[in-house]
Amino acid sequence: MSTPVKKVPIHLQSAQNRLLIKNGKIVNEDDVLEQDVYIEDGIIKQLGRNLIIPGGTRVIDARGKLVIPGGIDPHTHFEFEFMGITSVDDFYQGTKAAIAGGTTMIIDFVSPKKGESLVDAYYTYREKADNKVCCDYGLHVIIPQWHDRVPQEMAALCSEHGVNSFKMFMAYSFMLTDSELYLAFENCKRLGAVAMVHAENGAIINKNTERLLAKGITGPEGHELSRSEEVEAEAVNRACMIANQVACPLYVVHVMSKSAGLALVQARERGCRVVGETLAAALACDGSQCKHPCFQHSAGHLLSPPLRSDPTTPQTLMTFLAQNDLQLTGSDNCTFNKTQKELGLSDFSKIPNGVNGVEDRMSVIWEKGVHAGIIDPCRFVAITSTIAAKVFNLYPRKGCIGIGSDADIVIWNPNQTRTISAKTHHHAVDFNIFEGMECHGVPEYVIVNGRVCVDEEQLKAVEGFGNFVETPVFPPFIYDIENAGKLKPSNNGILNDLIAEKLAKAEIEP
Ligand SMILES: C[C@@H](CNC(N)=O)C(=O)O
Ligand SMILES: [Zn+2]
Ligand SMILES: [Zn+2]
Ligand SMILES: [Zn+2]
Repeated sequence: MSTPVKKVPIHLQSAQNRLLIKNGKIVNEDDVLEQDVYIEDGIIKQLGRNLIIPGGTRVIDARGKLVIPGGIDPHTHFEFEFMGITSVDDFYQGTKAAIAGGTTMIIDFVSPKKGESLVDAYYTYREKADNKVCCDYGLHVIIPQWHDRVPQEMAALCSEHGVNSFKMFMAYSFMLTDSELYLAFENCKRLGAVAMVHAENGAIINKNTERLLAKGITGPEGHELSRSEEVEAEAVNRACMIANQVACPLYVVHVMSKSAGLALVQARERGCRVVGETLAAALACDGSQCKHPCFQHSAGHLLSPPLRSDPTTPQTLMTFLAQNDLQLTGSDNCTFNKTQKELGLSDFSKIPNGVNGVEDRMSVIWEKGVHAGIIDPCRFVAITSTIAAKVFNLYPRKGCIGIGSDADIVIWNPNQTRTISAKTHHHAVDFNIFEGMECHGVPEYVIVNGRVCVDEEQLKAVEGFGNFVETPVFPPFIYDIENAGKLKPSNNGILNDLIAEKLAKAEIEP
């Protein structure tokens, strides 16, 4: 597999060539080091104190700050054609917002139309993204239907186009049947690809939606009513069971509820190899937002699976992350403006599903996790960067501060706060689900492939500076037996007791 040639324009090369980060505290997923970082040509070349460096090197003093791997967001939908419209954050604006918040790589989803070749759709996405992205990016591919050409198209994407992950849906108009999921997982296993699943029971959602609309429940509050926690949890359990039948490791995207988290843990305890992702939205917001009298507010918080009405859900999901019951976080950034959301003004099933998160994920998780005392900085790095790099076989090139790694680095001020608002965010969308939220944890510098793209909190992202990054098949974290053991929960106790204990410790009412 050829590593992409960096296409840094000549006028940019000297500006990003040499950089020294001094006096900071390096935080990786597994250790904290009081060392300086020397960067040249976009790569980390030296770590240590009193480094010998060439003249003309820019020096950044990181005293009192943390030096962390740039965030990796494994779940975005930029320029996503969905429900007849296109999400408003494109690959330029979306990656610019990502960098502003401390994320230096995203992985988006190629969304083929039914009947379209997966490979053709991949090329369409490459043409959309390559000249717009401000940071490196990868691509998953959605399988919207199953037919006999799909296996060879999956094989071509893995062997010739640097794709190692496929997403199957169990809901929406492009859901697969159980036997189609079986075939999809079987092929992922054969290829050494990461099988990703949107786990909700689509058939039940459709029946519930019909019934709710017939009873005149048309507002956004109908959304969660149509797809309760057990409708998600049942699908998580079923997806794990089907994948286990063909010994295929599974990645469950956007785990949004306690029930789904518990279903995933119980599947793992039965021997299923499963990785769980949750979202910044689920870690900071709950379903009460979708009952807000203002339509823009309630529809603005609408995504699937929905934010849950149980107010202990955000802390419980953070505790699942602390206990390694869930492994990583994404944003599922899929943004639609007020006018687009109003397509569902008289019918909640027509409200385009999706929320923001790619800019605010890092600060939200620092606030709700580290500042709240539920996770430590090392675990923060793991769930926002390192584990995504390992799952998609990018580690240690990405996801750590190490010699030879890409210089995707954030100088993080844990004590500074910022208040999130649509008035100041860098998204194209006119709404922010975290509006007004004050977060500890601010990126003061964000370095993308060695280039300072946030400089003393000033955003200097460069359109087209990012590269497509191939993700190789057979990631050891997922496919090596000994590594898979790490997916077992870090505890074997009764989960609820542990949750209660953690919540008590973090002074949170259960
Ligand atoms: C369609 C896409 C984004 N929208 C959402 N999660 O509601 C997804 O399901 O991940
Ligand atoms: Zn989904
Ligand atoms: Zn409002
Ligand atoms: Zn998504």
